Amino acid sequence: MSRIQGVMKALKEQDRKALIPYITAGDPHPDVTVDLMHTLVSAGADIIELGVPFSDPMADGPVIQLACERSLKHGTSLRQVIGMVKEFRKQDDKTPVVLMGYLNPMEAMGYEAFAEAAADAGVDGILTVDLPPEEADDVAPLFTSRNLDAIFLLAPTTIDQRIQAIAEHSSGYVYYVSFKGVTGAAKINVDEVAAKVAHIHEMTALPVGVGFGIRDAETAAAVGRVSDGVIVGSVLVDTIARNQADTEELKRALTDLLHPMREALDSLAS
Ligand SMILES: O=P(O)(O)OC[C@@H](O)[C@@H](O)c1c[nH]c2ccccc12
Repeated sequence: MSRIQGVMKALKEQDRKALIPYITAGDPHPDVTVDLMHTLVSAGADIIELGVPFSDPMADGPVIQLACERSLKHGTSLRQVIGMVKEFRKQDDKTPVVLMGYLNPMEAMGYEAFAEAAADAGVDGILTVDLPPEEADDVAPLFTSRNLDAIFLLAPTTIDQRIQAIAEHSSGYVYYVSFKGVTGAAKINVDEVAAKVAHIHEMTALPVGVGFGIRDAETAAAVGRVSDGVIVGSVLVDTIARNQADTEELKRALTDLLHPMREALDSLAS
């Protein structure tokens, strides 16, 4: 069983929901990412989604676009990001790390070399934003054969046939994007999400995590109630942007955001 599968199973047995924060690797500076990852765990993260900075992040809104720019300004490379996970693993061998990224850097490194290096560093899952399911046939097995879970996005517009195909290539969990748009927007409709996640649950036994538009503990709990976990990105990344100068202050600010979400999610458990 993979680390992600282990965490998801344990949460389910406890009737708890996964809290999955996202940060962009190398933001605000490559030297602080590992420290921030540990901070997220202390504040209640079950899984970390670590973004690989990319120059043209089409699925991202301005907040994460700027995070990519801040990171790339320091020359953060995919190999360096993998190195950060290796560093993180020296002190934490429990918390799963999902690398989230666009195909271009992975393709440039070579999918096989990338999969090999990621697995070796202690990465647990790969979320490729722009990998069409048609191509997943070739790429996903490179990940899964190394015990890396392949995580794919499902959107409100994804038709059943495609949900089926994507679920078949997925492991660990599937990521339901709560609305059509880019990261960081605030237009989540919990009733719609509930209906869609219920439908996805009928089609696959995989846990369903929901992301896009979750900015506070109340929304996290509302979405957690109807899913298996929540992914929270832009509100954290925005906090990074506003506290770049002082790492200790930044860690406090991230904790102040994430910890109430943890508590709100745990208050759902009977
Ligand atoms: O930023 P939001 O609205 O909180 O959504 C999570 C999201 O940031 C994270 O999962 C993510 C960052 N970049 C992405 C690109 C595509 C899908 C998901 C993502």
